[in-house]
Amino acid sequence: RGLRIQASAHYVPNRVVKNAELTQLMDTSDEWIQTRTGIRQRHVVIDENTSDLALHVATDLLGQSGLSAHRLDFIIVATMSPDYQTPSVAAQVQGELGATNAFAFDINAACSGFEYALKIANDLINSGSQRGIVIGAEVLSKLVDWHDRTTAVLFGDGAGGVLVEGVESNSRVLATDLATFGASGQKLTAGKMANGNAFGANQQAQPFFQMDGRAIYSFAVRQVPASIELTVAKANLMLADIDKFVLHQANGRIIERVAKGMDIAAIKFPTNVANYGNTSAASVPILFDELVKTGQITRGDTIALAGFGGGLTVGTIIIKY
Ligand SMILES: O=C(O)C1CCN(c2ccc(-c3cc(CO)ccc3Cl)cn2)CC1
Repeated sequence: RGLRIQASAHYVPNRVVKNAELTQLMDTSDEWIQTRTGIRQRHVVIDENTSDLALHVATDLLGQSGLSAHRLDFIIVATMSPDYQTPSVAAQVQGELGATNAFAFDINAACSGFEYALKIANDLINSGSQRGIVIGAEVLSKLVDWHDRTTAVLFGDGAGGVLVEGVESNSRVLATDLATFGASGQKLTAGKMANGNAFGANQQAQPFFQMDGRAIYSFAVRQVPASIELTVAKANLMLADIDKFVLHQANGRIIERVAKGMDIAAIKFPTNVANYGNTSAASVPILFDELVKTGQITRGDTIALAGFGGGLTVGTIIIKY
């Protein structure tokens, strides 16, 4: 008995912003963005927020499975961009679905959030929960300074997720590796609230992304292969046993660097960063769902999901789909 992914879904807001449109807001170019990041466009919200994106995914998952919301035991949303501090996005989704038997909570591991959440779901199922929904959902466009060309060109909005269930089958989580490097956390920050109160306090709000791009780049190129290789070893597998590597879609060149560094063909590292930009915790489930829906991932495949970014964090999960 193990965790089986019963359905997958994704949702992005309708408003597409192509690179050329950004050149009207800041000093950048389509050519620079494409060559340095692989991004051609991103989706941004107009009147939706993170819980709306997550609810679309949850509703789609229930629709695909034919299950009533009452059958859900838990709802976990990985996000660094919730509508509120409280209620959580997961609680908002639980309320809108009427999933009255589900406990619901958000987790924040930034771009590794979906892997952290899926590992937690696996532990819940291995300790008695039967069924739940795991979603990565982000509206990063509210955390971006749209005049800062070093960050504004990188990020987008979106959500993706899976319905998981404990069943007797070959589908299961084979191994995981979650790692955090908090001492380097200041390399990538966003959404700092002021600490003011009636008695003083002096920290200013810092709402927008600030990133030491070079530091994150070298962190990823080093720690992502290390995490994948550790998880493959934990699963008693070889790298060649992995059919697809579904990596956080932060930057096309970083994914190329990781694949090359591991001496693995680029075909095993599919990308869709061109279409969505970096959607943090949503990027892996969005890509995973696209690969399933287009038949590039099929039942019986061995898949490695790997997230990396804010925290700093890394998270790898190997699943037999
Ligand atoms: O080429 C250049 O000058 C620049 C060099 C720096 N770049 C970067 C650097 C880091 C990231 C990134 C971000 C996150 C946050 O979710 C997570 C993971 C990563 Cl690897 C994305 N792009 C852009 C092009």
